[in-house]
Amino acid sequence: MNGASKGFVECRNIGVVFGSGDAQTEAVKDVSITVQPNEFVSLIGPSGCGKSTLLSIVAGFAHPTRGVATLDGVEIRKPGAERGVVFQQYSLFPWLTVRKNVEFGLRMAGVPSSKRISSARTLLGLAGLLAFENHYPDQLSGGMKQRIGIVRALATSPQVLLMDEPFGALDTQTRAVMQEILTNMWQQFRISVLFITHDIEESVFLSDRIYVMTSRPGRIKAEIQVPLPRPRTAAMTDTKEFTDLVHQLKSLIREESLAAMGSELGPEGVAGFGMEVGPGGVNNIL
Ligand SMILES: Nc1ncnc2c1ncn2[C@@H]1O[C@H](COP(=O)(O)OP(=O)(O)OP(=O)(O)O)[C@@H](O)[C@H]1O
Repeated sequence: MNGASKGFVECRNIGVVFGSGDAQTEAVKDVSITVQPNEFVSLIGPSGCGKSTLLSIVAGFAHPTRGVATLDGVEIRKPGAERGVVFQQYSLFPWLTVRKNVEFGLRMAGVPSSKRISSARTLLGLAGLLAFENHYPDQLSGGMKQRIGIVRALATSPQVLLMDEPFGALDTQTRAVMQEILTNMWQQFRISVLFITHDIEESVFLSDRIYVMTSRPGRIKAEIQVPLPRPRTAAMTDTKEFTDLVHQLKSLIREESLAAMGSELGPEGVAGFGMEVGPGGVNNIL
């Protein structure tokens, strides 16, 4: 487990351009975001606005064209054990048992076998999966696989957990349970989380703070603090505070999704949607 002051992520003036010439795509433009130690921050925005690109930069899988990403003041240049990553695809090794999957990062780090086994078993116990330690991934449900993905990312005691739509493939009920499990584990491990989701309720339920991105090239459109107390409970999702916040975020995203469609749709394409096509693209007229 980490000291309280570790895990400060900062992206400063990040710009990302893919390709060159006619095939050039400006994916992200001048984005500055932070995740404080132990903070849970979500990134939301219309499809293609550069959320995964930003997360990949913080993970060290990609490099920005402009700007810099740092962890605790040190520039991020490559992946590292202090940053755990969880994707929507479970990305478990099918030929390894559940416990061996969780042990994998520790093995790479040269941790001796007995220590690896005890760490993996402790984590699997916390996630309610100890009884499945000798099963193989394809013997488990989607929710269980994703719990293992989270446990595996936590095994190397990262300071930051980077999650790209981790519950996107799960059904609604499993997703709700996973959100509670994640919140519990996050509180227990006291790490920073950068979380991508398309589900606005999920972002409000989980986050301390939410960045809303514009349509491509992605910029920061709004930064919203979530004032709901911790621990969060399912009952909170019925409160006015929660639903007002969800409503506010939905209209911000809707504006951006419409802007993103502006160059693709004509007046016929938007007929009946409460929209019109003007010189600057699609406008919401509701
Ligand atoms: N390797 C790449 N080469 C060229 N273009 C890319 C590459 N990766 C991403 N892009 C483009 O950059 C833009 C941002 O992509 P990105 O996947 O980061 O968006 P996103 O917000 O995560 O999208 P979604 O919500 O649909 O997952 C998109 O237009 C995408 O097509």
